[in-house]
Amino acid sequence: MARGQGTTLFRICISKNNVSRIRFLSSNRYFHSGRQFEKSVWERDNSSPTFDVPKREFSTSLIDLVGVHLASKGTNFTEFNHVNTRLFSSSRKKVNFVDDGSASLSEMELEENDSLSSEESVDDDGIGDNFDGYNKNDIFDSNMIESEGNNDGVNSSDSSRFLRVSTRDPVELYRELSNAEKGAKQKRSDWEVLLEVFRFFSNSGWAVNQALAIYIGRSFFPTAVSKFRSFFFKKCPDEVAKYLVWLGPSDEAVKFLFPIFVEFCLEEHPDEVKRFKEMVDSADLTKPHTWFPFARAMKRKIIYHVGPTNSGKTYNALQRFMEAKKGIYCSPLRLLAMEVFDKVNANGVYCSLLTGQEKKRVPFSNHIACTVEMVSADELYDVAVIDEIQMMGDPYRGFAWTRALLGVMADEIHLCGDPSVLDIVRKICSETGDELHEQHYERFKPLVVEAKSLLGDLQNVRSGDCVVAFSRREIFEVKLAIEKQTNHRCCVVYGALPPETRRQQANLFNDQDNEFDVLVASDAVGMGLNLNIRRVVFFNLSKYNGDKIVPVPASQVKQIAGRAGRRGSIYPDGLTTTLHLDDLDYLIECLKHPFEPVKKVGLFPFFEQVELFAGQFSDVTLAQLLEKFRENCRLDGSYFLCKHEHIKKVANLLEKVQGLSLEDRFNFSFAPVNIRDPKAMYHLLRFASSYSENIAVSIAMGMPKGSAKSDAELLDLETKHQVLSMYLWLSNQFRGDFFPHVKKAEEMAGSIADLLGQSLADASWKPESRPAAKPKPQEKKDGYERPRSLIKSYEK
Ligand SMILES: Nc1ncnc2c1ncn2[C@@H]1O[C@H](COP(=O)(O)OP(=O)(O)OP(=O)(O)O)[C@@H](O)[C@H]1O
Repeated sequence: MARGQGTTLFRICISKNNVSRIRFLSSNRYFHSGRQFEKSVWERDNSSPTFDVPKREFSTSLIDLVGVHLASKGTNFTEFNHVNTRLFSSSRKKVNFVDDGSASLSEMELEENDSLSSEESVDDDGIGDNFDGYNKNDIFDSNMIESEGNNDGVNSSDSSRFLRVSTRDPVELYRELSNAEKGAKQKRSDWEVLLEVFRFFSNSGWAVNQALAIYIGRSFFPTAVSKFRSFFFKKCPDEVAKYLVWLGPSDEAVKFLFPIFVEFCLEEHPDEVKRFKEMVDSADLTKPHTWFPFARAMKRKIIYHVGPTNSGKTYNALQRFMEAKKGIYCSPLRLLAMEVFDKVNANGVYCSLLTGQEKKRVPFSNHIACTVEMVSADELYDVAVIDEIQMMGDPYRGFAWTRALLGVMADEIHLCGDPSVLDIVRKICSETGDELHEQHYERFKPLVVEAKSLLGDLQNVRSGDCVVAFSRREIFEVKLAIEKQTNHRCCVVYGALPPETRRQQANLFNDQDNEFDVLVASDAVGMGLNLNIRRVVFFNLSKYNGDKIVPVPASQVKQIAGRAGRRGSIYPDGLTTTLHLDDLDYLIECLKHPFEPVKKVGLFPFFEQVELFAGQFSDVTLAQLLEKFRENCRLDGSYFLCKHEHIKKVANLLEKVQGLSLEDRFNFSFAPVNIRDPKAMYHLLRFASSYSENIAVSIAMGMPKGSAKSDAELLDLETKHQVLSMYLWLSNQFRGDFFPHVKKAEEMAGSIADLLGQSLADASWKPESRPAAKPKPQEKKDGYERPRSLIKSYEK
């Protein structure tokens, strides 16, 4: 298959066996038909400006060009489906484009048209009050006295003239303007009103959005308006000017001018329009379900197990998984993939394990437990399970769930999760043609809130409690305090710990025959671990979101609180409360809060899409490319582009490395690295440098001598494990011969995970922060960062 066949072409990259590696090539015609464009909404999520083109509300001569009959003049454009088929071949003016996507006229044209004298102002809208080589005196008649006319007073001859102007076909009107030798002179006051009208036009969000529909980009829009204004003032007949003056700076004026503006741009700036169209087309993420033609060729049955935590969703889905001849389980975490791998094998069903870091092939296995990013879209399965499906809405990783749902080839797909993405899954199924069944669940036993709280005193902690805090520092402070003030010993779970260590800590906590009977954990406890928790106590209910301290979202509070009480454990009844009475209202509020429907789910371009887009530019870094992609990508209304600041950060770091292909850079940028850990970043840089020089990548890191005796040593162990984990991840992404020390890395990682476990059991030091860690969020008192009441900020 080759490009340019006028149809979407796919090939699946067999060497890299996962959904994220599906290759696709698309012809513009397929992806960008006018019809599709009409229905789709160009959008961005909150982090990016809106790119919203609901429908066209104007007509242009394009309609004549493509032979679509226009029933009424100057009216609605919504029936017009073929705007993209216009040819953009004629080039009347030489336009140079700068890399940032804005257009600049060549110097000669600037002299001719755009130069502003020193007295001339440029307004906020970027449009000066003077026009291209045009003398004010030509457009207003200084001899006319102000009182001669009254803008507000409209006599009957005016109104019939205005009616005539307002109903004119904008195409004809544009032609007339274009052919006119000279426009009518205007008196000064009218001229000033006209300036205001154009300023209003330039600042109109509606016009900016509508302009996008004919591929006039935001960056070019002000220039285009400026040129249009000059053109208009040079050519404008008196009655049109008068009509505009009468309308004044208003939406009506904008709507009147817009179709004429469109004609002007298409005639005068076809190159700019074409260039922007090509750029937008190459950043097209609309209709993602069409990226997976093999899955689309199937009639899949989708069973959505909808319910809160501890309601048996995953259990039931896994039963079907184990009964199937061939199945895949897609997990949000390595930890959970490992749990399922162990559990399924223990039940006598051979199952392999596949995560970014490890491939454990069990002989004769037809089942696989993998992390969601690794799900294969080129294998046929009888049953697939996608766990925690609500993570489709995750701002960073959501795209992996979206791809899995759209792309996995299984006759039966079980989705497990809360109801927040139910509506969107329904919508997706109606697009894909899959058959959707919903199974609703309730918690086995209701979760009970303890109204008393711990009254701010950690001495009230009891056996079987899990105290949840949202930073590493707080976790260690709480552990230290509990162990000092009570006879309890604490296990610890937080995100930066390797899955093996988290499991080891969970086992220590679950085991009733030791002194470790309290768990202190971060939100990492919310998923993946089998824990015997009697009561979840929130140390606080705010957390740092990478930017500022925010209340923990209700859905997350529910997920974490829901870990208390587990069917089959020694604590089947679950309790939850807060350390401080102040936070209790917020907790109750969260638990009562219905699951909010997620409106949009995540997407991220495949490398091939980024590569296609890269063809529009020369000399941009990967980070700049991703930023441009973000600015220009087109998405359907149900999708957002996942956040990727961390990827850009890594990409920027790797700019120092010469000789990496764009694909290598792209893949390296996805490496699992803590971007706030300079040591880990240093090692990633080193790995990439060796790789780019065709040198086998060494681990170059010694084994620690023993378990950590201080927080700094613990941090060092965490970093070391992360570096090894990164090495293993890279060895699965790139050719194995570049990463010859996989075995050694695995052994070292295993030993460090054990050391971390030992260190945590003994940890009794004050926590330190990593360099460049987050600013201290709250006032300190009694050695703790005290939670503030969140109910108010929640209400806000
Ligand atoms: N029918 C059953 N028989 C025996 N045990 C069950 C059954 N259903 C669920 N369980 C057990 O109940 C616990 C909770 O079930 P499960 O993990 O499926 O819940 P869930 O709704 O998926 O919650 P979460 O999202 O927290 O995992 C598990 O320990 C599971 O083994």
